[in-house]
Amino acid sequence: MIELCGISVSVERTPVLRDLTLTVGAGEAVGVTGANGSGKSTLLRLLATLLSPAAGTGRALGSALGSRECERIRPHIGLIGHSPALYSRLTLAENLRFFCRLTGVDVSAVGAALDAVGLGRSADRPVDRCSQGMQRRAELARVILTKPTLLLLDEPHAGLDTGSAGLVDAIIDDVCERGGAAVVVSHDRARLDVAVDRVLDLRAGSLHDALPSATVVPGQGLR
Ligand SMILES: Nc1ncnc2c1ncn2[C@@H]1O[C@H](COP(=O)(O)OP(=O)(O)OP(=O)(O)O)[C@@H](O)[C@H]1O
Repeated sequence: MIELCGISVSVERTPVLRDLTLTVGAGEAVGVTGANGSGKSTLLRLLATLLSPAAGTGRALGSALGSRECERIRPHIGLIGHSPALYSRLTLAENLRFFCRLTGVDVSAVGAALDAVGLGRSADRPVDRCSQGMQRRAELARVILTKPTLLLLDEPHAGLDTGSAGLVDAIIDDVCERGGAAVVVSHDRARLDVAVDRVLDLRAGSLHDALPSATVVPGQGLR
């Protein structure tokens, strides 16, 4: 699904990713943690084919990153970034019908997708009158509808209530069960440990195995 070898990416001429290597197989969900500014969102943008590598070789869903082959895989990539990618003047249902038409999905599935994320009663509400959490859930509905093969999530649990956070995990599981893959960026290590198969730490521009989560033993502090 993903194969990155010796990848470097610069943003505004500043090197962000350096000699980065990553392999993600079919059915696998990988979590990425790292300090603010370490390059996690940049890595997702690279995988979403929105940035090109300055050096190294990378493939996603079989296409070479930074090449024209990427046009072929874009419909199969689902990205939920920091800010909701929704048209603020359109209603939730209008937004989802728009994405369905872009990706060739039957628009009659929109109602069920909104129900699945608990937004069935808000279908006709314009996005600019929805809370941030509702907008996040609408993005999850978009992913439910478009069924991406490669799912890229940036802080997907942020701003969601406990029930909706479980939805994120279910969507990741669905992608993996269909033979796809997911890369999930999060500062919430406890949630990541539940949602993904392994966690990597982005440090000094490249990925390293993350240390096991710290466990607190009463009376003994951190172990
Ligand atoms: N538009 C931009 N112009 C210049 N530098 C940028 C731009 N966008 C990002 N950067 C720089 O690229 C680096 C990586 O940013 P990125 O957003 O990928 O980090 P991150 O690990 O996702 O951070 P956070 O945890 O805060 O979301 C940062 O040092 C940031 O300052």
